[in-house]
Amino acid sequence: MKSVNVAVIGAGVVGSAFLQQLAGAKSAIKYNLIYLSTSRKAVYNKDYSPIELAKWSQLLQSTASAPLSVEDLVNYLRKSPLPAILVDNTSNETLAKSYPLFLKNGISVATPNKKAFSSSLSLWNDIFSSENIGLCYHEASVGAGLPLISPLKEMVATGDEVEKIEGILSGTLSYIFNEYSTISPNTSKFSDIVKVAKELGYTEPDPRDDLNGLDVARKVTILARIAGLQIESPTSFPVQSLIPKQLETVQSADEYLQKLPEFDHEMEKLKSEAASEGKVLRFIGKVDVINKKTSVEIAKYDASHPFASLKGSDNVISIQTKRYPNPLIIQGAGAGAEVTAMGVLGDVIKIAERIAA
Ligand SMILES: NC(=O)C1=CN([C@@H]2O[C@H](COP(=O)(O)OP(=O)(O)OC[C@H]3O[C@@H](n4cnc5c(N)ncnc54)[C@H](OP(=O)(O)O)[C@@H]3O)[C@@H](O)[C@H]2O)C=CC1
Ligand SMILES: N[C@@H](CC=O)C(=O)O
Ligand code: NA
Repeated sequence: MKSVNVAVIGAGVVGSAFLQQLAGAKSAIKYNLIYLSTSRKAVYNKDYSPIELAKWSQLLQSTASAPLSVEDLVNYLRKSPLPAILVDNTSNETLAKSYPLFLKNGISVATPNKKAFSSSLSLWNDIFSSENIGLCYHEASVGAGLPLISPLKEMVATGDEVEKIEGILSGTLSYIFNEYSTISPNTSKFSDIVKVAKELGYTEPDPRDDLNGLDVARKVTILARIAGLQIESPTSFPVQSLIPKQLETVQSADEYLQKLPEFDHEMEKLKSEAASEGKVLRFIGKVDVINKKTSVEIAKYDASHPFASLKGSDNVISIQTKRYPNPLIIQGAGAGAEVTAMGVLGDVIKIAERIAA
């Protein structure tokens, strides 16, 4: 049976669902977990013998080993007797910046971590350099498990020209506005809904990264780059933040969540203004390839608009191309443990089908 060795970093919301799905993967390839770490602990065997997947949580709890440094992990995986795949289930920027090192050393990468693909353009170019030996797949970095990155890359590779992409790209902000700004009036408080979105596992580890628009800006950057725009960074175009001015400088996510109720009236004002026009609020990302413009903003939509009747953490993305003048619409849950882990495992399987030995 063909096999690959898999190293997993991160066992939080997405990481733990990923490990559970990996244990039950229906694939003709065998997946050996040879390294698992969180920020402070690691489980691995120097002789590359596999870690028992069903016991990953107990093993991680009882281990006394610290994680390997990036350089040591590259060396460990480079010498792996089977082709190796690194699965980064963190949102760590330093690790993301080291992908080119893994890829140059023949180690493939599968990840939902947006940081690598939405930071500097030079990092993007290094990750997708034709000189790299490893493969890099990141379907879950936009729209969680929704098939978005893969079909978009295929459209471009086969000669289609993307003209416009727009939609609701944040599971967190979709959930928050679907609950808060509804067609029939409701008395929900913005701050309460933000807390629920975090509890449901939709937010980034720090929910301010969603509420300040940066998470959507990162997704817009990724989509725009695939569509052919040279976006320098996610802060190089207009991004509307939903963080009240007075909370921009608070130290921790906990302090932000604790003080947010004091500012509920600010969002209430926007919501009532929209309601008085028969509209609802939604948070939108736009890529206008023809005019080379990208933006992230809160917008008002008529009750009859499809965005107004969205449910749960659904994302909806419309892609207009030369071949699809009537836009292709992709819709479904865009955040949450299971659907994100599915996107990551799907990538691991695609990589394994190309490299397993
Ligand atoms: N949640 C979702 O719906 C979606 C998430 N994503 C992406 O998935 C990724 C993971 O998100 P999520 O699971 O929610 O985050 P969590 O905060 O739940 O989990 C993060 C995990 O990464 C570990 N970690 C953090 N930094 C390091 C490090 N430097 N070295 C080793 N381990 C580290 C943490 O360990 P410790 O506990 O020790 O800190 C924890 O196990 C993020 O990039 C996010 O953007 C993408 C799409 C949807
Ligand atoms: N925090 C993100 C998670 C997925 O990318 C979101 O809410 O969409
Ligand atoms: Na996706």
